[in-house]
Amino acid sequence: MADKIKDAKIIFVVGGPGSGKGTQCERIVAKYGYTHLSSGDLLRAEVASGSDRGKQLQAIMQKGELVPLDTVLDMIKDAMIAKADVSKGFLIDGYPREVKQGEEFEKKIGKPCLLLYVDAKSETMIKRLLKRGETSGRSDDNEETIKKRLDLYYKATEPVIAFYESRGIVKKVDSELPVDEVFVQVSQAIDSLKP
Ligand SMILES: Nc1nc2c(ncn2[C@@H]2O[C@H](COP(=O)(O)OP(=O)(O)OP(=O)(O)O)[C@@H](O)[C@H]2O)c(=O)[nH]1
Ligand SMILES: O=c1ccn([C@@H]2O[C@H](COP(=O)(O)OP(=O)(O)O)[C@@H](O)[C@H]2O)c(=O)[nH]1
Ligand SMILES: [Mg+2]
Repeated sequence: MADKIKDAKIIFVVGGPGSGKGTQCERIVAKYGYTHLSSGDLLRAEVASGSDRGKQLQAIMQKGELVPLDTVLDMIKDAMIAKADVSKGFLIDGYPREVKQGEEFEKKIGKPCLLLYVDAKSETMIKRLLKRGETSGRSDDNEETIKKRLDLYYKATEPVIAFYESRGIVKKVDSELPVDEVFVQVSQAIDSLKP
């Protein structure tokens, strides 16, 4: 499996809750045909299945905490294997959440060629999530859990960006702008990748 995935591009998409990761990933899929894997969506699919594991995950996510590292990594890995034959690139959205997750990913799967850092102010993220919460049905899109997700983002996930900065693969996009303008920056970052 490592062989099959070796030639595909791996892009980490990192940013705070509600920064617009999923929105930009949708655009990337439409333009570049990459495979979009959102760690949060994979977890929510497990919850929706109603399995025992799903029930445990639901409790953790409802509190805005992180599920155990191996659980998420196994899900991502399985999803990547399933697409390995057809995919030219993988967007790993909402992962790594902490430096250790990135290190484990590289050990088990491969190295990212780009970390797309989707940056927005915390007030902006809160506003977007509360708005999304009106219709999303996501049990974590409420004021209390949003605050916890933000705290954890600044504490655990921002260090991930610094870690990959030192490797020179971080491209930051300004997600305060309208979606189309953010996507111009995203496209530049992807176009600058070596084939
Ligand atoms: N104005 C504006 N709104 C945006 C932009 N990007 C996303 N949104 C809105 O903000 C909300 C959150 O966007 P998502 O793409 O779901 O954010 P995310 O980073 O995937 O969030 P999580 O799944 O919570 O990690 C959505 O309701 C989007 O419509 C943007 O560039 N500008
Ligand atoms: O690698 C991951 C990704 C997600 N989550 C959990 O899933 C929730 C939703 O994640 P998502 O990326 O969808 O949304 P975000 O919290 O970034 O707004 C998080 O709060 C965590 O509880 C996790 O534990 N590990
Ligand atoms: Mg998302």
